[in-house]
Amino acid sequence: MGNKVSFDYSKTAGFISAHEVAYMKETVEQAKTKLVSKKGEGSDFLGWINLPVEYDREEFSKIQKAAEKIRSDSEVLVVIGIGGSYLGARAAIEFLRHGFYNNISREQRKTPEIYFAGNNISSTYLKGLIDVIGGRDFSVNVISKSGTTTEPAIAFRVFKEMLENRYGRKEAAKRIYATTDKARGALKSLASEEEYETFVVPDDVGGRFSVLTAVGLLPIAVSGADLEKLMEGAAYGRENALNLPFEENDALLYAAVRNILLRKGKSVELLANYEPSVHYVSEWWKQLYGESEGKDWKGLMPASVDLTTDLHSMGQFIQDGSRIMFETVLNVETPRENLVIREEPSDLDGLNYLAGKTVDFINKSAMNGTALAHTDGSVPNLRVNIPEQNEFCLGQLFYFFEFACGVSGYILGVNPFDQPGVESYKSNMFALLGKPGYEETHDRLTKRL
Ligand SMILES: O=P(O)(O)OC[C@H]1O[C@H](O)[C@H](O)[C@@H](O)[C@@H]1O
Repeated sequence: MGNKVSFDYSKTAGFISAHEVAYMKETVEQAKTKLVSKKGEGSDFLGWINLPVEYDREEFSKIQKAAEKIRSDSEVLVVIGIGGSYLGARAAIEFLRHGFYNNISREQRKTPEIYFAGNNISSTYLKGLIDVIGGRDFSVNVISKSGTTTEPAIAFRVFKEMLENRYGRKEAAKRIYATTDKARGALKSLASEEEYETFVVPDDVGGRFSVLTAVGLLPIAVSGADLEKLMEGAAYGRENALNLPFEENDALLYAAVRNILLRKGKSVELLANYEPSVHYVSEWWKQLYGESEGKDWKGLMPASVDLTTDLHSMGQFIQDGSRIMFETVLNVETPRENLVIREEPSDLDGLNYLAGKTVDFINKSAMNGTALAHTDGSVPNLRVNIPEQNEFCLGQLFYFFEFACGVSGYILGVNPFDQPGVESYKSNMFALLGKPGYEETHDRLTKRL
């Protein structure tokens, strides 16, 4: 199939022998069985495995309708959320839509501008966004599975007040869409009280695996992307991950290869892209792998670079610094746009040797040259080939990484579906803020500052 996302580790020959991958087969298949039989640690959070084929059709059409309403009555949509309630939607919108989505004209874009908030605690950022919205009509999609996360809750207070001041409480409520747990959490109570339209984050889908639920789908739909194709792509990724034999199963091979490299002493996986619009796929991937595997003092550290940009900043280190990493390149095979370099009569810039070549040909030459250089510098290079930046490929890509992540976590021997470490900063922050119930820690921590 010409639109299959695929994994290629053929360039790792100097670092991994064929028999090493074959030797991993049993371990990987055991991990896969543990995952799909739902008998492993964290098995209450495996709803994402069948989501592409079993998703709630009613919720899906409710999402499409809400998106239509937002498109018709809003110039701007503010999407409030953090972590798994933020990164998937942003990754998808940047990957699928115009590279300067918010800057092109409404006629060209046909959909509202989309901004993200609640993913930091910066008042400068909040005020900046308030200025950007100005007097224009806007709506808010507030997303929090737990309904209790501080960052989005703060941003929501600010934009809720702005909406209420502009439209009155009742009309404001019609512009607020809340995506949260079906029963629990402060956001759910608030939404019920104020009669916001709500969307459900299923109990058995953890935040970082929730991009194909309403969490990701509502903002993605507002941006004008095709949700059906996205789900079809994910379903195709699922078919491949569940059914292909080990030797042809890209998700399993990726899980195998990264664990082989970890066991050989690599401690960092660097996800590299050559398209700025893929940047947030890397951010999404970092949360997926970082929260799933980084525990019990184990795991590969997920990091990312945008190339060729970062070859001029991080390039030296990757080529020649501590040999702690391997690199996984996200390769968009056919770019959305492709400009041709023209011939110039004087050739003062010395670029005429490229006349008639496309910019993407130059980009791919940079990518191939870099892969060889990094390989020569002892950085094993893996590649994930993405035929095109469309919904079908993105659905596959999301599923490929999710499935590989579950399998990889079990190979590593951790529970890939919890994130206990995230709580430490939160309880310190609450204590320092003087949240009721944290009095004793407050005194202890204040002395240490
Ligand atoms: O959706 P929420 O409950 O607001 O959570 C948002 C994010 O923050 C938490 O601290 C978790 O570590 C993440 O896994 C989660 O995606």
